[in-house]
Amino acid sequence: MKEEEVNRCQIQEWYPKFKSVSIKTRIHELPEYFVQYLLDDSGPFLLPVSISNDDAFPNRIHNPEEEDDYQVSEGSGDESEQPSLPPSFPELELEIKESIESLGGSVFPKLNWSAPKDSAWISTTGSLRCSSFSEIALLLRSSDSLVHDLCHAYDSCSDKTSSRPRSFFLALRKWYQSLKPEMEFRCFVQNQNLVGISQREVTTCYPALIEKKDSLQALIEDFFLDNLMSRFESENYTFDVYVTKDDRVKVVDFNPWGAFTLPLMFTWEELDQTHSEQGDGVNFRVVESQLSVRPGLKTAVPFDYLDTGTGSGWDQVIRNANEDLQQQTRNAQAGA
Ligand SMILES: Nc1ncnc2c1ncn2[C@@H]1O[C@H](COP(=O)(O)OP(=O)(O)OP(=O)(O)O)[C@@H](O)[C@H]1O
Repeated sequence: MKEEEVNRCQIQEWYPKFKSVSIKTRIHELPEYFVQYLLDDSGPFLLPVSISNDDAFPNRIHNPEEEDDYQVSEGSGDESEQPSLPPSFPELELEIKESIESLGGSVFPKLNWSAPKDSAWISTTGSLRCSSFSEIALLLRSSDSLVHDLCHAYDSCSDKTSSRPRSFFLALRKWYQSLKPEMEFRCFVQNQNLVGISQREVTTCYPALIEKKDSLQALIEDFFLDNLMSRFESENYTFDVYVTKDDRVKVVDFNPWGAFTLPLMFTWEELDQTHSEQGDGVNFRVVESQLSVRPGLKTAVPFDYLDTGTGSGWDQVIRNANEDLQQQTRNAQAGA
């Protein structure tokens, strides 16, 4: 895989070209100091100071009586005891607030490639639905799966020159409350031909999906031919779609072929061996019975849950985390 193929799958790259067939989205370039805030795991986790009073997480530092909490007591003489001041990103927050309003008040956030799916549990809604800058900052800061975007996006590239893109972007997508999981599909394109379609949520059998399989396949194939084929520049890639109840197809995401992209109901070995020709027929897989569900294979689960083997990239991340943990334990024992 080449870096340019990975780059094409960044939402700020593909969205402008395909916005008429996608979900309404506003994209913000992130200042580097906000990226550093996301990456910084050295101190306590501090939410940014909010400019907004109606924020879902009103920041306590706005209360003057509590500001004393952040003062260094005079004469302590020990700089290392100084508590960190909460960070503040007023310009970015203002831009984001305007975007949230323009998108109807609730958004789904993601960085260049990934959404913070693994941190949904921490939000008050238990989902990625956000209506304020603080909620977005909390999800992004708490996510381990964004480490992929921030530090490992090019790990599978044969021409890797950097561990990260020059800029990071925050995409805010209009929130859809009632997306039906059975209407989401991952589609596999090899040599610019659609070769496979997989049910996206592979832990459940949906009888209605089995009934509609043929008509759904026709809709997705037509969508690919009319909108994506020869317009998305990679030879090999995947795209995710959502089919609405009035049979419109929306592209939700693009991902590179192979590497970190989950093949869902396929394996990358069998997809690699497809050697398709145009007109060869598309292999459409859905869960045909609840008994055939592959245990442990879930979407919306960080890939590190699934592939932590040697060479996956995550083996090193886990080794580092374990070493940090052991060091912290040794420090704590030494201090006790
Ligand atoms: N605008 C939205 N409103 C509500 N839910 C959404 C929205 N966009 C996406 N989702 C849900 O979140 C899931 C993940 O979205 P998305 O594919 O953009 O994230 P991702 O991190 O790129 O995932 P992956 O790495 O699996 O491609 C989707 O399958 C869909 O169920």
